[in-house]
Amino acid sequence: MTYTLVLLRHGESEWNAKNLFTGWVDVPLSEKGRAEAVHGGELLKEAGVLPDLLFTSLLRRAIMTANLALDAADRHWIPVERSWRLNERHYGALQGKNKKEIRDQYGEDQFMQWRRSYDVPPPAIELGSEFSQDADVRYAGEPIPRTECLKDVLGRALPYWDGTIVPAIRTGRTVMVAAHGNSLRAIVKHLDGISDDDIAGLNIPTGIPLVYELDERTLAPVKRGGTYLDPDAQAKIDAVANQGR
Ligand SMILES: O=C(O)[C@@H](CO)OP(=O)(O)O
Repeated sequence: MTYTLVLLRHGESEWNAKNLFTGWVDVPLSEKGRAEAVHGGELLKEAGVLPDLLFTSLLRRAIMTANLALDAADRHWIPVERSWRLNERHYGALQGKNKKEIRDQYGEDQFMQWRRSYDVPPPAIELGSEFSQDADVRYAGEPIPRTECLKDVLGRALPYWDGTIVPAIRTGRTVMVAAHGNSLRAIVKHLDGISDDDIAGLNIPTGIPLVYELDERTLAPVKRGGTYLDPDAQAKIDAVANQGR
């Protein structure tokens, strides 16, 4: 027997469309992003992959994507749990900055190191600045970061994965996790056993359900990398990889 897990990155956000580093800034979906979310739900329905339980971050782009997708799949009624531990990676002082401008200013190597290296975080955000979340009530009392690299994301997402999501998967229910490019990259790194170097090359497209069948005993993926429910996923993966150009 296997367990079924669905990973869903939010649809395009208004800041994805403007090519801005987003991180923990709580921006809405764009019109295109809302359509992607609905299409993602239709793909789930067509494939007969029907989530029983939902986990999301605390950011509206993931929450709205899940709502729209589940509504399209007639699964709008399933229970949901949310955690900041599934939030996008905190992009530090880069939050709100244009990706192309940062690349032009600092050069390709520094840009890619900040964007995709495993363990080099961008400079920390200044507390109280426009795109800082230090005064946001939803994080009150939580040990929230001022910047994060992917290693930091794994460090805060893994306790939630192991302590909350894995026990839910083990009940045999189909679990859906609606989250973000980098929080999902962290989960996929863990699931697929991707090395610290190779994870730089992994990009996750917006709004396309990624379905994993997991071995009942070990929770190892039956197929490494899982299966995207959209045959055009590769073009969207390439578009994420090429942001900032
Ligand atoms: O800006 C961000 O928060 C993320 C996801 O949109 O961007 P990137 O793919 O560059 O890590």
